[in-house]
Amino acid sequence: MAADQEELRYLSGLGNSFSSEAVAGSLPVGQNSPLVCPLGLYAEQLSGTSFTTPRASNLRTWLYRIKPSVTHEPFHPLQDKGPRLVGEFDRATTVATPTQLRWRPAEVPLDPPLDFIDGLYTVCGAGSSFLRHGYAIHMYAANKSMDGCALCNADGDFLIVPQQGRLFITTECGKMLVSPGEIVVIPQGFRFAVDLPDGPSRGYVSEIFGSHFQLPDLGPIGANGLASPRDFLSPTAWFEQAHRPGYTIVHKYGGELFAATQDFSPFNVVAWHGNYVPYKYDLSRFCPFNTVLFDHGDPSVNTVLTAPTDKPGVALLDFVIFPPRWLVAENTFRPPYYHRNCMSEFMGLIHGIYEAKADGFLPGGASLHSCMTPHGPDTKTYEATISRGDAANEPWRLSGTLAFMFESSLIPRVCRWALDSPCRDLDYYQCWIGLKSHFSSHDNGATAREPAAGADQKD
Ligand SMILES: O=C(O)Cc1cc(O)ccc1O
Ligand SMILES: [Fe+2]
Repeated sequence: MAADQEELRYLSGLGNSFSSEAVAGSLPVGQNSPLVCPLGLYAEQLSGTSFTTPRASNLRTWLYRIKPSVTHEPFHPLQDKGPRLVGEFDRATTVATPTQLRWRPAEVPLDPPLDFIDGLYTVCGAGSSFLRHGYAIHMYAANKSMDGCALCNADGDFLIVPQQGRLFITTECGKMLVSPGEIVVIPQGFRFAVDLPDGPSRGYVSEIFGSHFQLPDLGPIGANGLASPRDFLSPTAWFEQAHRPGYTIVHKYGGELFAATQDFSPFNVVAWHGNYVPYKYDLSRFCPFNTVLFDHGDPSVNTVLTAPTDKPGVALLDFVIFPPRWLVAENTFRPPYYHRNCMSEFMGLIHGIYEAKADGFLPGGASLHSCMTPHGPDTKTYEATISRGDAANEPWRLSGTLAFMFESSLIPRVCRWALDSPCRDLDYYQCWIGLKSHFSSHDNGATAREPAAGADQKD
């Protein structure tokens, strides 16, 4: 059966303590480390937080497997995979630039064969995986399934946003099929393999060092809204017992790749239990909240997941989406406002047109507006918006679009290849140069907020 035709079962909920058995009776009852585990399995704990992290945020899973992960030949550096990936962002590896950056989408090459590991490139990031504080933003363009190898990212959690092509991901906890419009989180340390059922595929990845994603607090919104915990899906236990001579574990460690061989599949976990698990989420399940009278709200209201720092309200990385929704504000400039932000904003587009950019920001492309770098709607969007007249007050459904932002409090440094890339839009600044002065010292009163024509005036 083709990988993507398999019937997959998922466990629903984010932050739950799950348990899953591929064979009935394979999970020890009442303890984690029996002298001999059921069915002769080995017990192995995967810790995603320090042992002593407070209970509310402590993450770990117990894996019951045919052979333990340690059963492999020594690691050796994978030189031929080159310095495409960065785990420490400093002057030696990357460049500082406040310039507004934008990239056109890269075509996925059909040749040479590139799997998810070969096709993964760091675009920018900050901090250090070694110091457990920072993040990296990568993009991938791959044309073949991983074969006889698995990736283990020792550096951080991957949040993967497929833009073209589904990802069929086998993990130590089981299998997941992830389509464009969905996201998947593979936490630090999990071994996983990516198959491409649709062939050429591309997308975006944010990686966080030293923190994990969680749902944002809802504050005055209340107990419901935005992303709901039950819409996050984790895999169920699945294993293979095959003898696999020369199977390679590619280990990303400090941004560098190492390889070790073993003679069996790492997907040999017959049962597991715990709260440290991979999960996926369908972005169409997001329940947006928005302005219902006037003004453009801040994009934080569209946060799907946040990775916190120690400072309350200051994210290491927020994953924010701009989904289809109704725009109903009165006397309001509805696209994003012009702004400068102490946070840095990397954006991608999954499909459609982004509300702030009439041209030039394309599905599979990207933009980066770093700390305090001015940005906002392009000239065409501004002029079209202010010339809508009375129609500007009509309810308007923003449809067929899905953009997202990785927003961080740490200032990114950019990889040299990304600055020199043929996909870089060197004329990006031009999209604002045409913004002209509409200033007139004789105010015509147009700034007063008035109820929309036909609206109930009793209030
Ligand atoms: O810059 C952007 O396009 C992202 C963004 C969107 C929005 O609605 C408000 C602020 C913001 O930074
Ligand atoms: Fe912005």
